[in-house]
Amino acid sequence: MASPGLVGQLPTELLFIWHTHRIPILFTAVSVLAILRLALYYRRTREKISTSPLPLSPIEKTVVELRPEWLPENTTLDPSILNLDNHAEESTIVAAPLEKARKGPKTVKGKKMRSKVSKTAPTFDHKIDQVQPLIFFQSLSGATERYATEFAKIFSSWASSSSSSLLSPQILDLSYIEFDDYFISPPKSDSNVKYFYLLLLPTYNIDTVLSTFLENLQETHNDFRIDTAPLSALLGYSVFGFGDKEDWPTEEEGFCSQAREVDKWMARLTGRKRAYPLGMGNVKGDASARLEEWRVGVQEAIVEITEGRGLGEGVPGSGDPAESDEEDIDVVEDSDVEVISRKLVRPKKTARVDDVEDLGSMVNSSNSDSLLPIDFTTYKSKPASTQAPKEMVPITSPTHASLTKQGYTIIGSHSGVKICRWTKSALRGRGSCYKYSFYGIASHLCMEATPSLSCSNKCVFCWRHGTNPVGTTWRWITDAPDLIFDGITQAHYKKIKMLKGVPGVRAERFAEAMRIRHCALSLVGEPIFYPHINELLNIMHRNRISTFLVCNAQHPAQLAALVPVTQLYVSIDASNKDSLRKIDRPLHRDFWERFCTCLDIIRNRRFEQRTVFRLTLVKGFNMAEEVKGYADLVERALPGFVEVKGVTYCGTSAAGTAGLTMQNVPFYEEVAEFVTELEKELNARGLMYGIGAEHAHSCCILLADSTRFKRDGRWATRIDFERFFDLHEGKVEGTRLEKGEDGTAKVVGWRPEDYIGQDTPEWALWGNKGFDPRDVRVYRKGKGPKADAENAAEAEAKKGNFKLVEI
Ligand SMILES: Cc1cc2nc3c(=O)[nH]c(=O)nc-3n(C[C@H](O)[C@H](O)[C@H](O)COP(=O)(O)O)c2cc1C
Ligand code: SF4
Repeated sequence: MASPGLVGQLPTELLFIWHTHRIPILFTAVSVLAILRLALYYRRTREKISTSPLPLSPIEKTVVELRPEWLPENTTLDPSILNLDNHAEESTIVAAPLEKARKGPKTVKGKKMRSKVSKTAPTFDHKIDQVQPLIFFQSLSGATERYATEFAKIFSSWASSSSSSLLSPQILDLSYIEFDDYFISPPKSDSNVKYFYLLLLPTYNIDTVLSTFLENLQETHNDFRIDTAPLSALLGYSVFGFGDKEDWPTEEEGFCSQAREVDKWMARLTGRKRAYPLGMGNVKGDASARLEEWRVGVQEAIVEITEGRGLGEGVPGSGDPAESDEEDIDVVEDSDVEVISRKLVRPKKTARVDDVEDLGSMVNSSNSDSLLPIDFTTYKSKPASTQAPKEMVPITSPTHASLTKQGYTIIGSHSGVKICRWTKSALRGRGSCYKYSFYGIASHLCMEATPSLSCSNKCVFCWRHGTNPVGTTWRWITDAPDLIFDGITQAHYKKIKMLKGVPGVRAERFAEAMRIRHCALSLVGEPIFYPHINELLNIMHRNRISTFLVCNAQHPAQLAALVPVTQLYVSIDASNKDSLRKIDRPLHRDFWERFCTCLDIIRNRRFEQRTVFRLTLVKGFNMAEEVKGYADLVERALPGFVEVKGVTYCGTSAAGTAGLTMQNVPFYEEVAEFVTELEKELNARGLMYGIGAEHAHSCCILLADSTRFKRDGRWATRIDFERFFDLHEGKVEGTRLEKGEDGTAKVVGWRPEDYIGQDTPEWALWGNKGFDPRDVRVYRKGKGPKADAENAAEAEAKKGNFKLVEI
C-alpha cells in the first residue's frame, strides 16, 4: 500500500515530469494523430478508386430472346417443373428484419404523432358546444363589402340548414369594431359558444384601417403582458384576400399582400389554427369563383368541427410570420406516421398462383398457406420448399417503422404512398417538378406511389436508406389491386388535407389537389414486381389518372406483358455491364441479359406508348467516358425521350458504404455538358435527338426524338392527358395500323403521337431554365441570385473594389 506521504507527492511529481518533458510529449501526441488521419484518408481514397467504373465496354448488340424462365406465363405450380432457385435472396430475405422485429419492435412512431396531434386537439365538445362564425371584413371603395354581404347570405342559409350546433354567422366591419374586443381574446359569452373567425380583406398599399389592424395584431402578439397566442381559444380561422392583378400581377409585386400578412399574424395569435388555406381572388378576374371555392372548403372545415373532429389531423398551420422554405413542411413530415387501416387493404384470402397475370385465382382461393414463390431468375433441379407466404413489410417490422418515419404510408403489406416535396411546393405556388416543364404534370395533382416496396436491385443512390426488402421472387402475401388503389388514394388525400394549415398553401390549388390526375409509379421498389400491376393500371386509367411507370429493366417478362401506360420509363443507371453491376448492385445473376432484353422490349413497344430512358448521373460512377455507351443503348431501344438527371444525394449510410458522397453529385453545368455531348454523339449516328426542355431547379434535362416530338419546328413534349383517356376508352380512334391477313391495314390501337399535347412552353425550352414564371421561386438561405449578388459584392469589397450602394 502506498504511504500517504507518497500519494501526497504524486501531483508534484507529475507536474515536474510535465515541465521537463512537455515538448517531446506534445510532439509524440501530434505525430500519432497525424499518422492516424493519414491512414484514414488513404483508406477512403482507396475505397473510392475501387468504386469508379472500368473503362467503357461496348454493349453486346445481339438480340436477346425472352427466356422461358423469365416468363411467368410458362410457370406452373408443379414444383418439380418450376425448379426454383432462391439463391439470390439468401443474403437479402425479408425474414431477417421480421426476426428482429419479433425480438423487440420499435413502435414509438405512432405515439409521437399522437402527442403532436393532441396538442392541437379540438376543444369542442360536439354534444354540448356550439360554433359561432364571425365574418370580419374591411372595405374602402365597397367591393369587399359587397362580396362579404353576399358571402354572409349564402353562408347563413347553409348554416341554418346544417347542424344545430352551428349558429347563424355575424358579419362585422373592422372599421367599426374595437379590435381589443375580438383580437386580444375571443368575445366573452356563454361558455358553450366557441368562435370561428372568417376574414375577408382587400389590400391597399397606402395607410388605411387595415394598416392599423395589422399593427394591432402584431402588437398584441409582441406584448409581453399578453400570452403570445391569446386567440388560441378560437376553433379556427381562415382569411380571403381581394386584390387587383392588373396592377399587382404577382405576390412579389404586392398582390393581396395585406391579406397574406393578416393570415400569418392570425396563425401566431391563434396558436396555428388555420382551418383552411388562405384564399385569394382578383377583383378584375376570378374573385367570385375563388371565393366560392373557399366558401365550400371553409364549410367542410366547420362540418368537421361540429362533428367533433376538430381541425383534422396534421398541421394546423405554422404561426411563424417569417416563413422559411421548409420549416413548416418538415413538421408535417415528422408527424406523418399514420398507417391506413390494415383492415381496409388486407386481402380476404390469398390464393395459389398459377400465373401471375391471373388475378382471380390469386385473390379468391381459400388456401392462403400454399402460395408458392416463383423465381424468375434461374432453374435448378432442387424442388421448392412450400413455405407459407409472408407479409413483405409487416406492421411490426423495423422496415415499417423506418418507412413511416420517412413519411410513407404503408398500404396493406407491400404498397406505399408518399407526398413528394414538389407536391407541397406546387400547393404553395413555389413551382412544380420537371414533369410540369416537360410534360404538363402539375405536381399538386400528382400522387407518388408503388405497389411493391421490394426491389431486385440495391442501387447505390437509392433513397430507401437501405431498409427496404429486396428479392428476386414475389413470395409475399399479395393484396388485391382495387384495395391498393383505394388505400393509396385515400392516404394521398389524407396527406393533402394535412397540409391545409401550412402557410402559403393556396386555396385554389388545395381544392384542385383533391382530385388526383396523375400517378408516378416510381417511388421506391419495383412496381412491375407486383403480380397484378396491369389490373392496378387499368383501375387508374378508368379513373382517368395518368400513369408514369418507372421500371428497373430487370423483369423482361412483366415488361413485355404490361398494358400500355401514359409514359413508360426504364432506369438506365449505367452504360455497360460492369458499371451497371457496381451502381445498381442487382440481385439477378443474369442482370445484363435481362437489362438488354428490356431495351429490346422498349424498342418493340415504342409505337404503342411514350417510352423514356431515365439516366441518373453519379459523378465518379457512371458519367465519365460513358457517353458512347449510353448512345449505344439509345440506338438499341430508340426511346421517345431521354431524361438526364443529376443524382440527388440522400446521405444514407447505405450510400456512404457504397462510397457515395456529395462529391458524386454533379453540378448542373456538368449535366448540361454531358447531355450536349450525348446529343452530338446521337446526331453523328443519324439519330435526330435534340434537347427539348430543361428544369435546372431539379437538375434535369430532356432529350427528345425530334422526328416524333417536334411539330412545325417547335418542340411538343407535353401530353394531352384527356385524349390519352379518350383513346383508352375508345372514344376516339388511334392511328396505329397493322396489316391484317388479307393484306389490308387495320387500326389496332393508338400511338404516342395520338396524344401529344401543346407545344413545350417557351420558359421550359433549352436555355430558359424551365421554371414556370407564374410560380414564385424560393431559394434556400445562402442560395439564389440575391445571395450570388451579395457574395460577388463581398468578393469585390475584399479586393478593394468598393462601389456605392443605395441604402
Ligand atoms: C390605392 C390603392 C392601392 C391598392 N393596393 C393594392 C395592392 O397593393 N395589392 C393588391 O393586390 N391590390 C391593391 N389594390 C386593389 C384593391 O385591393 C382592390 O381594388 C379591392 O377590391 C378594393 O376593395 P374595396 O373596394 O373593398 O376597398 C389597391 C387599390 C387602391 C385603390
Ligand atoms: S412527378 Fe414525381 S416529382 Fe413530380 S410531383 Fe409527381 S411524384 Fe413528385
